[in-house]
Amino acid sequence: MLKLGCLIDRLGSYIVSVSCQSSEGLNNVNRVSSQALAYTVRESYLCGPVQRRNPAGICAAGVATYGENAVEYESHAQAAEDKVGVLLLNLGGPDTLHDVQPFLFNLFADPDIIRLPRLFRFLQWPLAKLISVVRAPKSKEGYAAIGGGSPLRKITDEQAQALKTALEAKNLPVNVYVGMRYWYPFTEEAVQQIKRDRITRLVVLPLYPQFSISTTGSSIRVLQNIFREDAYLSRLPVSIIRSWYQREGYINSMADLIQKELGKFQKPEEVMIFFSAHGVPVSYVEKAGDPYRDQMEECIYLIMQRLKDRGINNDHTLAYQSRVGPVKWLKPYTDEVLVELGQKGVKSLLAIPVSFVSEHIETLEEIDMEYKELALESGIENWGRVPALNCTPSFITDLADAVIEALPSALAMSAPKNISQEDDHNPVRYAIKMFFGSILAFVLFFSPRMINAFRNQLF
Ligand SMILES: C=CC1=C(C)c2cc3[nH]c(cc4nc(cc5[nH]c(cc1n2)c(C)c5CCC(=O)O)C(CCC(=O)O)=C4C)c(C)c3C=C
Ligand SMILES: [Fe+2]
Repeated sequence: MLKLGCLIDRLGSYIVSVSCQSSEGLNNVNRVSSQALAYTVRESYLCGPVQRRNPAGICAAGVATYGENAVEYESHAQAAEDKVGVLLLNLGGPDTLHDVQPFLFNLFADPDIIRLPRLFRFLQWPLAKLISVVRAPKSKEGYAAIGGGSPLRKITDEQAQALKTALEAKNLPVNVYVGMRYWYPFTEEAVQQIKRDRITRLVVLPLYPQFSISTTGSSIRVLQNIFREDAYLSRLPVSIIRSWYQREGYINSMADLIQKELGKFQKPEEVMIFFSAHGVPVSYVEKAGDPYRDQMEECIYLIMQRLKDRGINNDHTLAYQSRVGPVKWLKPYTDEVLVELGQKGVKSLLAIPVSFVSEHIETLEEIDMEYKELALESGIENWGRVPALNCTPSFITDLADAVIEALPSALAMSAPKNISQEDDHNPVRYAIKMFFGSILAFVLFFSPRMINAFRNQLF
């Protein structure tokens, strides 16, 4: 039984780690990244100071102008004919409890979330079905506890509207679209609308400050697949903002929120500032080259520096939450650190969700309910939580600036079809795949350990 357990653990790890090493999975993301980079000229976090020095130097249709604190778009004659679109990419979440299992199916069917080696890729959908069915009851409990569905669609729509208004105030009329990866409105629908609206220049803005293969990478891969199949889209000038955690406006907005919440404690200077980021499997970072952990650490450093500039010198910690399944995730784990801090005598703690800019199940349920309870049980007496940025005006203004800065570098995104992704029609290889795949599926499907790993977060 133990051996079977070990075998299953290894298979579980294999699913993620081998596939992370698989050159296709990795190269696909890197190729996406490098193409996106090539097409967008520079990453968004370079858009600040570098472009500021010479915005007109790379400007095809308009210039971003920079005053003391404001960025405004000055349109040229050609830009006046441009119809600018901004596509906000986000994860999406179930609107009702009924949507939870199909939403989870979409999530686990994503090859950037469960990364199977090529040989076993035909198992992606059956596995997604199995895992989503097994996981659904626990997820439903969580969504039920926050009102029966995810608030993500509503908040993202509000952010889209606020961004449109902020851009209009900066002389840039735009259409803003929302494209979700795993639920409505899907990215595909948003792109169809962009086509119908005959947008002539597009800025893609993922609503994740830090880049991860599993989030921004996955959404960009979907976009690339749609764009290269379509004559109009493949010629559309596009600029992709891959990460933006270094932006002054974002860092300032986070520091503002933290400072405000600290002020609510009786002894603010004694509060432990506790950053809790969504985790990813270790293999993403260590084998597939996901920059997520590095970017997260740098982001925390920048926020803490900004707080220090304001005379706030509290202790701080970074931990990772929300792990799922039978593989190793980035450490330290939020739940374990909370217990340790309580045992060490920390009495006041301010939790800060840092990988996502909207309230969602993992802030409203996991942090506000599960982690709060755990912290109080562990000896922490005073608990606070920084709200997500949502539509905070300074944050939305900064997103508008990011769009304006990225716009001049928009270039066509067309790319050759990725032959390695095409179906394998060789009957012998197919038979081999089926044989080994069936054995693997059998072991996975009937393993209580594997099922438990997905049913509960902890195993
Ligand atoms: C930067 C943010 C996120 C990363 C990185 C990320 C990776 C990741 N997530 C899962 C599995 C699940 N995620 C789920 C919900 C969820 N995930 C994020 C963000 C990141 N995920 C958000 C904002 C949400 C909530 C959406 C909402 O409805 O409010 C879920 C479903 C909820 C649950 O059952 O816990 C799962 C499952 C993996 C496997 C992964 C990296 C590989
Ligand atoms: Fe997630």
